[in-house]
Amino acid sequence: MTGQIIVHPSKESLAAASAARLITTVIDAQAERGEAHVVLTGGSMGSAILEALVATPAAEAIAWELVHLWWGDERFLPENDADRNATQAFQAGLAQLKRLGLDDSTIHQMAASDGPDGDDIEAAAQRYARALADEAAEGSTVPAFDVLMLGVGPDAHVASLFPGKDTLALTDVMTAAELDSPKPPPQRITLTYPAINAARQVWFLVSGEDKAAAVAAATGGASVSEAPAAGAHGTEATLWLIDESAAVGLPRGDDD
Ligand SMILES: O=C(O)C(O)[C@@H](O)[C@H](O)[C@H](O)COP(=O)(O)O
Repeated sequence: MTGQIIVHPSKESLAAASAARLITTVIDAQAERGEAHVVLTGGSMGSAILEALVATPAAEAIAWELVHLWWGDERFLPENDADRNATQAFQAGLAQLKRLGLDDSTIHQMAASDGPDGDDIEAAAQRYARALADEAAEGSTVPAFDVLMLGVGPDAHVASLFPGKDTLALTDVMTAAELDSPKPPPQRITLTYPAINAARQVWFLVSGEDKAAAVAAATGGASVSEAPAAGAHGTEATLWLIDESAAVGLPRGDDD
């Protein structure tokens, strides 16, 4: 099952509509379960959705003190490095959300390369697995994330799961180190498929014609090894939230 494809007219409307969708999904999750767990993505769409979120007055309707934020992957760089996904997320909107009640204690960053494990990336990956387990329901190793967002690369990678890599085959660990990423920087920490696929909803956020082939492959039956996005899905919903330029490779009729 590839999921549902929803095409928006532009990157701006994609970001705004996805932010609105995130707000209502989090409000619904909190109504049902009290707290909510959201996994952020890095990359340009990760920033775009946070920028759109903080520009939406409805964001105030969320009980931010009961929101846990996680990352699907992180670039293994020093704290506050401008290329860290967390740094970019703070710049794009997390700093403002703290004024709405979001607390540092529930912003679960992956360790930096000058953090508690130093440059030991394997230890840093394991540290994140422990943080996930600490917030998981009894008997689970990760929270059942309410929403897990994923940007998609032109090679159809998601998080830091890249085509042809050994990390794609991991089934018994929730996090992994990638030491040789084709997208810089080379060292990254990533969630694995079993962690990603524990999410209730997985949302792919994709803009741009350079991603059109990746979208077509991942939704059109390509193997996970060729198109890692094909291996990610939610237990309740899998949504491809894309703009028209990212949809140009889809068969006619799929984007109605
Ligand atoms: O660290 C990262 O870069 C990512 O988390 C990565 O998986 C990203 O989401 C995609 O490469 C899409 O990135 P863009 O939206 O910038 O194309």
